[in-house]
Amino acid sequence: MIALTIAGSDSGGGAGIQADIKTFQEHGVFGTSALTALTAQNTCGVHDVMAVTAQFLGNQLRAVLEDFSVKAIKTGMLVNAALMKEVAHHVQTLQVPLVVDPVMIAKGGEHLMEDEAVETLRNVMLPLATVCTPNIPEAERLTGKKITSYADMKRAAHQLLSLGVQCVVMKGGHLHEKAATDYVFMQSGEVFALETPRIDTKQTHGTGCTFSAAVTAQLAKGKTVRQAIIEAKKYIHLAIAYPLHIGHGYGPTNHFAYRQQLGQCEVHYREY
Ligand SMILES: Nc1ncnc2c1ncn2[C@@H]1O[C@H](COP(=O)(O)OP(=O)(O)OP(=O)(O)O)[C@@H](O)[C@H]1O
Ligand SMILES: Cc1ncc(COP(=O)(O)O)c(N)n1
Repeated sequence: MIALTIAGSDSGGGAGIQADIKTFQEHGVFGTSALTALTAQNTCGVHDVMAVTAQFLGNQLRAVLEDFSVKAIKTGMLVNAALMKEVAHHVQTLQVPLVVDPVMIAKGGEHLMEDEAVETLRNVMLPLATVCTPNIPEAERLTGKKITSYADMKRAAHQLLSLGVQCVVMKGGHLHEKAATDYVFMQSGEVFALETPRIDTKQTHGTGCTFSAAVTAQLAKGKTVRQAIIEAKKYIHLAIAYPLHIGHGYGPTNHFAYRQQLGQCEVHYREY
């Protein structure tokens, strides 16, 4: 099984390409990558960003796609509209699931996507997505509306589904509720929630990248979208629950915890 991540490099290893490839590996999936940008980054923040050219991104995508039988693709930090259009050009004719994690701003507040690229993300990337995994601020930016309740979340999800996304996972990491609940809205009209206890921790650098990479790995293994999201929720919960305690800021999650069976994870499943 082979998966491809199209994202930025995190020199600190907790997010971006590094988180994605570690996550693929932990699921027994071979990881390939096309880099959109290099970041000089650690658990304390993003110090510098250098984007690649669209041409160079295209060359990486061609190199990977003409040689490997890629079974699922994910996108993370896409930086700007030109890189998004290049990605769309290469993936739009492929018959493989595409997970779009609409990365915009790092935990430390640094911008990982140009503001004006949001329209291209919405109108060019989202129509190609099998699964889109916005956190609340990203969903607000994509829809232009504030989200403070389940009703707001549902309205936003339907707005994204109307663009052609097959499945929207609204991640509740940023809602200050007692539980960490993600709400999943499918094109078919099915809605379900996945809930795990919220862990009180600062070790959350790269949670979004890690979760969406786990969904991608499961899809590469042939799982359904629903199964992939449920398994990914277990993976991210264990990665947050058994932190490595490295770095001086927002530490990375523990990508080994799931395979090493460091603990159990009950995901509470609720149909709507
Ligand atoms: N403290 C926590 N305890 C348990 N689960 C959490 C916690 N924080 C986030 N999660 C889960 O981790 C996954 C990623 O969610 P989150 O909202 O943090 O993504 P994100 O904001 O996109 O991450 P990032 O900031 O890395 O881009 C979701 O399944 C979410 O419910
Ligand atoms: C290269 C790259 N991609 C994505 C993130 C988002 O992760 P976080 O919000 O946890 O900082 C990041 N920091 N760096």
